[in-house]
Amino acid sequence: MPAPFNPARRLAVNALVRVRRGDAFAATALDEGLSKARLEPRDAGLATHLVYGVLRHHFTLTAALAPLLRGKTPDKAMALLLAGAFEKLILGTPPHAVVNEYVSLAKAELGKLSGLANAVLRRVEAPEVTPETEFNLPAWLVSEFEGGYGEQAEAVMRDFLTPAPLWLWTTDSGARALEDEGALLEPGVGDVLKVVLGGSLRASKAWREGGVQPINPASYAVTELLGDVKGRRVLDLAGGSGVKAAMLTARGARVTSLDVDARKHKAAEENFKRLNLQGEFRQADLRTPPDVPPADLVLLDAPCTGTGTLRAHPEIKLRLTPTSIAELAELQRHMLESAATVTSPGGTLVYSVCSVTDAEGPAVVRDFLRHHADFESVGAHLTVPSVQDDFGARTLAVNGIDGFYTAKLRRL
Ligand SMILES: C[S@@+](CC[C@H](N)C(=O)[O-])C[C@H]1O[C@@H](n2cnc3c(N)ncnc32)[C@H](O)[C@@H]1O
Repeated sequence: MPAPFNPARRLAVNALVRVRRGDAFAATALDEGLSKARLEPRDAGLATHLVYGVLRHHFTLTAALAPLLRGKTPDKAMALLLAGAFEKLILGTPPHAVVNEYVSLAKAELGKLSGLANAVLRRVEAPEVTPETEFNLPAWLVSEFEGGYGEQAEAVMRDFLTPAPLWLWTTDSGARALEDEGALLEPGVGDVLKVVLGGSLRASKAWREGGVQPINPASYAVTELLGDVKGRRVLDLAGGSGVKAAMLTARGARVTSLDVDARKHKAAEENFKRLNLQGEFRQADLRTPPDVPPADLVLLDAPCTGTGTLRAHPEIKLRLTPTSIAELAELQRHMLESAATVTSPGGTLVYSVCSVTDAEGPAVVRDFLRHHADFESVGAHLTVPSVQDDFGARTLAVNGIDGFYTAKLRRL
């Protein structure tokens, strides 16, 4: 009979195969795997930790494995070796336990390639330290972080290698329901708390009753730049699945949310229903000006590379190229032009991206202001720590906070 292994590791390896091939985001691959496997909470936690851990440390792990591999390693064998190497080199699991577990798993999953797991995982060791293996980013992206954060870049890049906390916006009754279920609530930023929860958030009473909404404090802080929104009309451009729209509506705004993707709006509508909120959702391609009346308060949370969210979405860095940054910057420019057309004179236009690259943030705003004498930057004073520049601010992405670039513009 083959030796047993923890099914969490099999689930993690299968999820990693999908994510590395580009077939699914980590969260989706894990959710789908976990919903079928029905693991104990502890094992579900291990599977999650392995998938995200491998993706966060991908550059170190591939550099460690490279000298031990010849030719093309099949996808599943590679995912298994990455998970084994992560446990041995990063988590510090005792080497004999790593080899036993992963060789048993390899016998079940890899057939005649199982000998590879034994040979490689016994020998794998930490690779030479280079900027790529130290920060687990391609060298060109290390330069982007250094450009954006200067002396604080190293702290940001290291923080991105740690697990993402669970940040939740809560109502008073939502916070009480979480505490009743044994959750630990730590102060976060404003209405967003850092929560340690034993079980699944979606299975909690607080979730079902609409008392909580996951959101990173940096993302919440962007919504606060619009000021007091109570009773006021807000255009939420590129509103997507409506997380920022929900936060604005909860503070009393009347939000019209526009996005090109109707599926995201369907998700937004369902989430609004859960939160007992009402909003208006319209489909629009914002590369051209939308057909809606102008508003005093406009938010453009533009599509971006997501380099400020690598802690929670480490798979992004596996595929990112300088070309994708340039393409998105071009789209952001067009969308900011469209946003300007629906900002009333005297009104406020907040631009934001969850990316730390210069091209998607300061450069977009700088170019816009150069061509728009009718707009001025009024400074982005955020409720989270941030680094200011001439046009806006970049949130300081440490202690679990995401990296956003945002600027608050006023139409003269
Ligand atoms: C950063 S996400 C928005 C997240 C959202 N504001 C929230 O807080 O949940 C960017 C959004 O831009 C949308 N988008 C991309 N291209 C677009 C286009 N040409 N016109 C309108 N929306 C677009 C995407 O569908 C995506 O939902």
